[in-house]
Amino acid sequence: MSAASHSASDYRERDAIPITRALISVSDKTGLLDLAAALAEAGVEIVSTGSTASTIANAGFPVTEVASVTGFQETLDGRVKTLHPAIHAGILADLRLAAHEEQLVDLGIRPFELVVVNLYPFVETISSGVTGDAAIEQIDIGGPAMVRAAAKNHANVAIAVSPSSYPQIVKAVTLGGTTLAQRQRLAGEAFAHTAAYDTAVAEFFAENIGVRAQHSLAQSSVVDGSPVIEAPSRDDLIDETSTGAAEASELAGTFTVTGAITQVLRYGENSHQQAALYVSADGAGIAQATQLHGKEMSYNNYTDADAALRTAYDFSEPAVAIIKHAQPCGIAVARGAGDPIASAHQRAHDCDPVSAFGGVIAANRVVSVEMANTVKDIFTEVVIAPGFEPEALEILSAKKNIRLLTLPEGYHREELEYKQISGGLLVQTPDVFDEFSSDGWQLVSGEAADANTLADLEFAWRAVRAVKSNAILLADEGASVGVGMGQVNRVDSCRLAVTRAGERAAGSVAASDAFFPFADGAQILLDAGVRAIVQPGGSIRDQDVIDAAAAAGVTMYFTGERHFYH
Ligand SMILES: NC(=O)c1ncn([C@@H]2O[C@H](COP(=O)(O)O)[C@@H](O)[C@H]2O)c1NC=O
Repeated sequence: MSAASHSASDYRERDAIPITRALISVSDKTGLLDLAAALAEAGVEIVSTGSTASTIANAGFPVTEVASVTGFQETLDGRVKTLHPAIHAGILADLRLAAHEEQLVDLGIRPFELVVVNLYPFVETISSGVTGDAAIEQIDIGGPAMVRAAAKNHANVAIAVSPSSYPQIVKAVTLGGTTLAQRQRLAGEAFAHTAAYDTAVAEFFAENIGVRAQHSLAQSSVVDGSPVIEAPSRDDLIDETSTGAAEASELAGTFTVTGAITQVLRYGENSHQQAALYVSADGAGIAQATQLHGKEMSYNNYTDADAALRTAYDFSEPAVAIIKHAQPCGIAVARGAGDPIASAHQRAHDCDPVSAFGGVIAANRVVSVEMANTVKDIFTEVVIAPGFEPEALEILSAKKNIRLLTLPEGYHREELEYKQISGGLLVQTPDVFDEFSSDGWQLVSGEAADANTLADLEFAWRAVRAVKSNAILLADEGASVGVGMGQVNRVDSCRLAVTRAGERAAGSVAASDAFFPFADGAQILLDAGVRAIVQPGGSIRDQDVIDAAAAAGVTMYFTGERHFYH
């Protein structure tokens, strides 16, 4: 039978609904007995599953076992307990309809006005390292079925999925019932809850069973801490006639983004915009960082700190990135015999001290006392690192406004990145070097680089990926010395990089995130005296660019791979 349609006049109005019968099946027993006490006091019949029923009974409150309602013992290790018409008809009957009311009477089934369910602790289980069948067993089936049924039938039933909702239920019991508005709100929370639950399950499958990207997307509504998103099926949307990359892609299904709200931010990018931080259950990034000191993180602090981390952690040797407005003011790795992270910071700062004022600093090593002593004299918004030496923390904490954060263990880039566009999301794998090596580079002009120059070119090629396109980065001795970013033509980016580098341009190496469409941009670098250039190549005018480099006697490599960053 398909979904029935009734005319509007068939529906009787129901707003306040007194609670006479409640179904309770909870894995987390927090607050259960207070709720049971209030329901028992009000004479509400409580119907309950296995250990929920025994917890209530042991506390001395009357309870009816689900099995005595269904006439069917819980079976298959609890895989089937509430999955029975005597339960689900009691939840789903729409008593605004006389027909449903009559059918329930005929079937001898009593309706529920309240359903209280929380689900098997799937996320907690997998977070503790459990995998395989033990993890699968924690996928709740009967619970979500009841939650969704009650939420669908919110015209007649109140659904509570979290102990934080119990106080309002208790209040409603004493005030004569739940209101429609209240049941609608609870239903929204319930669907958010099951959506987040299924997302966690899908991500588990992606990570452990190799089924990638079962994510869903849609407009997020914030309900009880979880933004929930539903999307049309990919099958409805995908162009089956498309060929090539789409068919080879591991991306499929629906893309779901869920996160629990952990912080309402003071404002968004600007003071008239609302903003909040939502955290993924299994994330290990800036959203999970621990703040040790300073004012609350702002929206812009988060985006800059994320960009800074992405950059610093792109290097295996001690490295520091200083970011402003998501763009690098300086990137450097350690050099010399001194304290490595202090060296990396000093050299990153020296790239552009003017822009580093008010910047966000990420270090991929513990912040040392020596680094702290330098940073303390520079106005800095945020320092984020895997840790701080105790004395370094003390030194920096003397500055009232600086925010100091440590990264969670196991910090890593997301497996998939996404960007919201109107009406949808774009999803991609991140731009990472699986096995970075200059071995495959093609020498197209000048002498093969010596070891020192090659190391600088490799550094520049890695670092330029943190610069928004069109990106030109000049580097020397493992430190950026001039960055040209975000220009709408490559010539201006070259000018900017050279201007910022000043005298340091001469003798530096240059990296370009994409090919030079004409020789003019490259010529600016050559005129400034760069000693080598690395770029993807691939322009129809590559030969003009090669000729310009050759005429200047400058080494140039093609990598064959572009690194746009927008
Ligand atoms: N299979 C079922 O029919 C079923 N019905 C309810 N549950 C879950 O069982 C848990 C409660 O069980 P107990 O009361 O035995 O602790 C709840 O988390 C509930 O979501 C079920 N379990 C899972 O699928």
